[in-house]
Amino acid sequence: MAFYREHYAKNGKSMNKIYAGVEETIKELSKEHVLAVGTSKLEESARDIIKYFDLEKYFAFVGGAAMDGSRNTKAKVLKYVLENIGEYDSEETYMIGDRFYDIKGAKELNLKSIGVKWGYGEEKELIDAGADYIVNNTDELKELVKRIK
Ligand SMILES: O=C(O)COP(=O)(O)O
Repeated sequence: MAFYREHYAKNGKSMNKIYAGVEETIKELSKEHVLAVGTSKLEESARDIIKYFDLEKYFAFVGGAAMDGSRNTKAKVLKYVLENIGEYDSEETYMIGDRFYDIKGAKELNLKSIGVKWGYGEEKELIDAGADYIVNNTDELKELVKRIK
């Protein structure tokens, strides 16, 4: 398991909230999996938010959009994150995301994907984008990860 996208709202780190169960899920999954963040947010902002919530120790790498406008698609961000993680097996690497572009980005890089229903996206967009799995909540996510590992 190599990817974990961030699940925070916008507008300043102190105004962000972590969705119920996500912090505990990150902690649990990080015990047996390599977790990383691939976000369309500016990398610097994403790192600030993750640090604010004291979660940086759970992620092998946090990658986001660059200030200079490069890495302006999810696929570009994911490629960059994978390069920074090093060796990975695409059969065992999952992108977890709430929007169609997370799923499409994963596909472009031949990664599997898990769509989550607690974020900003609708189930339909995750299905239409071709998510390999869709989960309703963090308990289902943890169960799924145990099942597919
Ligand atoms: O904050 C955004 O605009 C999108 O962020 P995401 O790529 O982590 O979904």
